[in-house]
Amino acid sequence: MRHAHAVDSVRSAEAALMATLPPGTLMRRAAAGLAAACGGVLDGGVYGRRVVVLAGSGDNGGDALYAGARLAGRGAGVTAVTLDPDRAHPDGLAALRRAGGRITGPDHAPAALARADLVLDGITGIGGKGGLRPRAAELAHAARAASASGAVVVAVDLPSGVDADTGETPGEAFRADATVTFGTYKPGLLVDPAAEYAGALRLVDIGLGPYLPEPELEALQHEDVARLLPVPRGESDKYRRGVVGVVAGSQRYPGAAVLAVGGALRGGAGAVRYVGPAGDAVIGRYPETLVSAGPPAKAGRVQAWVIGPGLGDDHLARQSVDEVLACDVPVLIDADALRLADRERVRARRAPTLLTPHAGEAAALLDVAREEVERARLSHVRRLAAAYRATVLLKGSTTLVAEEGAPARVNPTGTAWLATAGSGDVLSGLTGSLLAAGLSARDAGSVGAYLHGLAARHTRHPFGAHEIADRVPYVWHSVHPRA
Ligand SMILES: NC(=O)C1=CN([C@@H]2O[C@H](COP(=O)(O)OP(=O)(O)OC[C@H]3O[C@@H](n4cnc5c(N)ncnc54)[C@H](O)[C@@H]3O)[C@@H](O)[C@H]2O)[C@@H](O)CC1
Ligand SMILES: [K+]
Repeated sequence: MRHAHAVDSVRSAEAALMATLPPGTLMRRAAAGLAAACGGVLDGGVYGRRVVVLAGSGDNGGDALYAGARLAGRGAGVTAVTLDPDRAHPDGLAALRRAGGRITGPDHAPAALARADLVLDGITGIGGKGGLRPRAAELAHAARAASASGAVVVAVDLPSGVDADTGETPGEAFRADATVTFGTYKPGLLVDPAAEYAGALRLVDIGLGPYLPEPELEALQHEDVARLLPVPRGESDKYRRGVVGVVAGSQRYPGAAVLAVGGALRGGAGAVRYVGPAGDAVIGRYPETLVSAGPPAKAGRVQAWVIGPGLGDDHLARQSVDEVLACDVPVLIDADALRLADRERVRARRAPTLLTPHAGEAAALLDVAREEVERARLSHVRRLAAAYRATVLLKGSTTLVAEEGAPARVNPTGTAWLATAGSGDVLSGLTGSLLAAGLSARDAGSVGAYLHGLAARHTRHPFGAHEIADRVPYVWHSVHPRA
């Protein structure tokens, strides 16, 4: 599991750890890890390379200056550009001077950057507030130009200008090829739009672990998913493995039913029951489906329902949503059903409910503009989970799963190629199937998103949504070869 902690948690853990150590120990640990990582990103090593350290006035600048000193000690030509010469970290400056580095002001930044092989962004870390101020923004521009002519930009702790806690980019920010972060990941490194500014991530252990509280955000890794995947046992039969009911499709959109069933057949449930008017299309493609024309209440027992893809919004659709919400089994609500599901009825349910909106649907449910949700995905998915007292999976560039009282999850496997018609229908079927197989709503959402993203990454693009469903068994085996 990859964990991310908010600034307040990092600060209190740092204070507790620092109280046990001689002054300056943490910064030296951070700088040592940073310098080592810089050696790793420079092809051909550090010796003789031109390094520019951009140093702000806080401890982030201090880290960068100490790392610059280490690189100078290994034979790099290091120039530090201080944003404000009178306020830069004095001990960091002294260390760099001793190691033979040069120190200069912002006026000389363009010339220094034009020749740089490596740029260290040490303007702001977790102490940064808002978008970069004008002088820092100019340095970010100059660093971008250097990057375009081949310099590697490494952000210290965070790309300066991104919000560590929320993943927002309120104004100008650095764009890094890699970010070396200290002690723990920060939510902003994992959530778009900020995550896009961070490049490849490297975590340096500075000993914070024992002092950190529960994370604000976590990302499943292969081994976590392998542990959660449902595996049939010797005594399993199709009912014990779970039956997932899919209420989807309409005369107008029969394909959504086929795609949702295609996802559901690959999610580990023992059987898929389809309810709706697209039974012929579903059977034509997947003859193993149990088909009934409806309504859901008469379809037979299921362990979880998926409702919504291509459903439409006529009175039959409304009735189906009401019937499904009245069942005492987990329900996944997607697409058209999101609009039709009464908030109070969802809040009153005892069995788990999982909503799977994209940004536009989430915006409509919260009565805000879509751009608002895209700008601050983490806070909006949390608001929605609280408003519906449900688990919410917010689809998009970084898919998030939120539930009150537990760390949010961010999916690490997404790809922009998933922005294709029908891809959400496959995800809802796949995730509902995991629910029917017994996973909690939070685990089903995060494992579903993980497999879905991985399947897309292992499918040659451009692809159609049905190909993602076809690819799920392959990635399931890559995650858990024996399952
Ligand atoms: N506290 C600790 O024990 C450790 C801290 N570390 C480093 O210290 C950093 C935090 O240091 P600080 O608390 O000093 O804060 P930062 O250095 O992150 O930022 C504070 C400085 O940035 C300026 N600033 C804030 N917002 C700005 C904006 N929008 N545009 C331009 N300038 C802006 C402030 O005026 C101040 O000078 C971490 O990110 C990490 O890099 C590491 O050395 C590890 C140990
Ligand atoms: K930084």
